[in-house]
Amino acid sequence: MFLRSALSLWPLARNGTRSYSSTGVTKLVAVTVDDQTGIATVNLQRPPVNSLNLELLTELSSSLTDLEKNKSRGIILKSYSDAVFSAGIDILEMYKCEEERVTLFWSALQEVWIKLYGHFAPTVACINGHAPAGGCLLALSCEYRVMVKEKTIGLNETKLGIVAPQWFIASLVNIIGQRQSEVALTTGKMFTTEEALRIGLVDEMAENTEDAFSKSLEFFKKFKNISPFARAQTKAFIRESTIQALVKNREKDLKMFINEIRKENVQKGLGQYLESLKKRKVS
Ligand SMILES: CC/C=C\C/C=C\C/C=C\CC/C=C/CC(=O)SCCNC(=O)CCNC(=O)[C@H](O)C(C)(C)COP(=O)(O)OP(=O)(O)OC[C@H]1O[C@@H](n2cnc3c(N)ncnc32)[C@H](O)[C@@H]1OP(=O)(O)O
Repeated sequence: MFLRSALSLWPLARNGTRSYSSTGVTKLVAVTVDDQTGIATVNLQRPPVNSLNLELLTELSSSLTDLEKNKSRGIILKSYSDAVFSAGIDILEMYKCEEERVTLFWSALQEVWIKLYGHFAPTVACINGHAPAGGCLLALSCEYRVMVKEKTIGLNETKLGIVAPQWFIASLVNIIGQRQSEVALTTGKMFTTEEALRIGLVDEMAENTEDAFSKSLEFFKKFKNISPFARAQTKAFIRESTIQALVKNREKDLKMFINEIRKENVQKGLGQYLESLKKRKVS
């Protein structure tokens, strides 16, 4: 009953889903809520590679707030593209960046992580494409990961000459443990889907996006006979210390980020990395 009235805030589409956009105009993040199940699909749609810039993160953040307010039954996070889930942080947000914008940018990333990692309802990452660095972080924030075969995922920051912040690291450690995380992070390892499945970085492998989406939907059925309150509170207890570690240190984390990316060698490395991405395309 409550769910129905909450969902009535979303305009009903012909196919039984409600489309919703945080800004009134669907742009970088499209949310549809299934009218029967109450499960929201959050589709990242910033071509070509869903790199995370301020605008995408701001939209994602307000979509998550709205889903929280509207008591969604669950979230499936996916990409509009079958090639890339998210290429991680848009390098242009870190390369030759203005202080004001980079402050807003990093704060938005912190906000998205806090909201997604702590979302009360079940969350699934339907990883239907490559998920390096920040893309991997989004997937790690969810409770369950289904990944399409022959893609790659990982926190590859060291390969860019940068250090993954503590909350990125904690998100990985909480899933694959300290030993595997240390090896993966220090080497900037990108795992194939098959490797990720083997070490528990992802929970299921899928043939393609459609299969990944249907496997993602299956996950919610695990909670059919579980009290939503007991489920949500248990999740909150398990995740609380990881979230609080950032919440209490947001300012310090922001300063560390700005300080780190402003270093001359880091700027040089980011410039070279951008160049190498462009060259890779040509060859
Ligand atoms: C002492 C320190 C203490 C504490 C630490 C504190 C702070 C830490 C500081 C910093 C931490 C910052 C954390 C960063 C995390 C990140 O997310 S960094 C981003 C990492 N991302 C990547 O490495 C991915 C790079 N991209 C790819 O590998 C491929 O593009 C991908 C496999 C995703 C897709 O391949 P494909 O489909 O072939 O596409 P293209 O490669 O052709 O790319 C299409 C165009 O998109 C551009 N592009 C790709 N990725 C990005 C990106 N991340 N940002 C910006 N632009 C990107 C690419 O150049 C192409 O552009 P073009 O069409 O040529 O113009």
